[in-house]
Amino acid sequence: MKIDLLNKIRETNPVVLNISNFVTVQDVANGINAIGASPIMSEEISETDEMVGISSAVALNLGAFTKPQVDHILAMGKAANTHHKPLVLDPVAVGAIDYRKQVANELMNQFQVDVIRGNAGEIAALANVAWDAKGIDAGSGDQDVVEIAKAAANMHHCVVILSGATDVITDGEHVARVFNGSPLFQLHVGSGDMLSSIVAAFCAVSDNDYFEAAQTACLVFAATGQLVAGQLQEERPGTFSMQLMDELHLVTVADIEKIAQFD
Ligand SMILES: Nc1ncnc2c1ncn2[C@@H]1O[C@H](COP(=O)(O)OP(=O)(O)O)[C@@H](O)[C@H]1O
Ligand SMILES: Cc1ncsc1CCOP(=O)(O)O
Ligand SMILES: [Mg+2]
Repeated sequence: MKIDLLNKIRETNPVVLNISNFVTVQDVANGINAIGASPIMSEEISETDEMVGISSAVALNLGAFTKPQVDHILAMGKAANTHHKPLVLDPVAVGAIDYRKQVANELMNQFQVDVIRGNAGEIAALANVAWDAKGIDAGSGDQDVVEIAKAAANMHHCVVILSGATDVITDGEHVARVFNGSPLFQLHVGSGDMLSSIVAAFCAVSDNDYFEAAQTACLVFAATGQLVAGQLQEERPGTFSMQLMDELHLVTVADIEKIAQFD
């Protein structure tokens, strides 16, 4: 695990381009900014090529898209491939809404993503594994999450992050797990979206090792939330989200190393 990729983000301040959703866009922009990268969002298809050209990584979030936005997302994904920029996909709620799963699969047939980051319900859907997903949340299921993540990675030929109490990261063959985190993440809508775009920031400085970038991003994000939760006397979702933003800015490689739990 190369935790010092965090320092590389802060030294190089890479531009991370996002198709975000209207629910969590501000959290995503500030999360990227706090960790030391530079966010930019886009809603106009005409600027796609130029936008991708100036960016070091692209994150596509399927949180709340309209038909015209699907065209934009498609153009972004294709441009990321053409410009050889790392591409991250967050397939929000594809486990709960068939239409979304159909769109996600159609998109992935037309461009190659480098990393998919979703919860168990979302990754199970993309691996065609039966799972009881619940809206934007993971829901429940009894299949092995490592096997689900590996199946999704092999089907889509990319790194997959299946996040949750334990984050599973796999390229279809190698598997890493991150055990850090806090249940408070689940009380803040946008935790997953922030993670996906922070994964893109790590990809931007990873010299194309997206498995390592994904692993490190999961550790840094989950451990930072754990540090914040440890300072709270009771469950305070609002305080958690505010202090998470502060801590993403302040946290050091040494802080993370002290509490890191992964294999
Ligand atoms: N029960 C939990 N315990 C510890 N960490 C968690 C828990 N649930 C989610 N996380 C963390 O929350 C972050 C967002 O992941 P997740 O909740 O799976 O995404 P989403 O919001 O898309 O469902 C990740 O860093 C993950 O490790
Ligand atoms: C509530 C909601 N509805 C559509 S997108 C969205 C936000 C999802 O955010 P996250 O998956 O990070 O919790
Ligand atoms: Mg999500």
